[in-house]
Amino acid sequence: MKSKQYTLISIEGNIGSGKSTLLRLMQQKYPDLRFIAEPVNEWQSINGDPTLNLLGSFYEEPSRWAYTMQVYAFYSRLKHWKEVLSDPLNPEDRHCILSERSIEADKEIFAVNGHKNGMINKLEFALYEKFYELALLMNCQMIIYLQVDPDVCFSRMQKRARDEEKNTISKEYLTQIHDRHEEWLLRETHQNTSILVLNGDKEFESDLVQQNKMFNAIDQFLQELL
Ligand SMILES: Nc1ncnc2c1ncn2[C@@H]1O[C@H](COP(=O)(O)OP(=O)(O)OP(=O)(O)O)[C@@H](O)[C@H]1O
Repeated sequence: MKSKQYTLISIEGNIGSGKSTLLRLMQQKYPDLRFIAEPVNEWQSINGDPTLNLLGSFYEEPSRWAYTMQVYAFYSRLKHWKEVLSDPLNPEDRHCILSERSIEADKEIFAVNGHKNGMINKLEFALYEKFYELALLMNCQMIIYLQVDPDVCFSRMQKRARDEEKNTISKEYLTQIHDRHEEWLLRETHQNTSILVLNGDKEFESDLVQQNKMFNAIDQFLQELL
């Protein structure tokens, strides 16, 4: 499904690390890139019905819903990506698509974590891997990893207070998700994928000095590779 005319870039990082903020700032700075937001709204209300809240169900009863959550995350992300990839780019636009998280992250972070801590059993994980094999062609060529201390993520997450996460996500869970990111993105072998690690511990939404530092690194990363 990946067409040679596109470079796929994803922004990765823990829950509450600031990915959506970075994506929004990048949208302003690079209007010639195409963007894919994360389909969180769809997970919060299946078919637009807020009583069918899969994200909420997952956090309330993880062992019951972890596998279902992964299957639906896979479906909804693939659907969005397919739509964007099949829509022709303007010739004057950069042939580059930037996404908040990726199918690979769903697997390497959430499916692997759920399996490691027993929320996804061996049979479910084997089934999930079958789906995942179908999407291998959609791996990103470039990844921007927003690396943030889990304690900082925890306080940012509490500030934004998304209903489903308020009393369900512990520091321990954020530390697990952090560890999965480190294992995945800092390991030595990454064939055909370039990774930029950006430290996002300091607030960067309103701090222009911090923002400029980050954008210098991003500019260089994009220029070297696109
Ligand atoms: N594959 C998945 N399986 C389970 N939960 C997921 C998956 N992908 C995302 N989530 C959950 O969806 C919610 C939104 O995810 P995510 O961390 O990507 O965005 P965010 O919290 O808005 O990030 P940021 O604060 O960095 O912008 C979080 O509660 C996250 O744990």
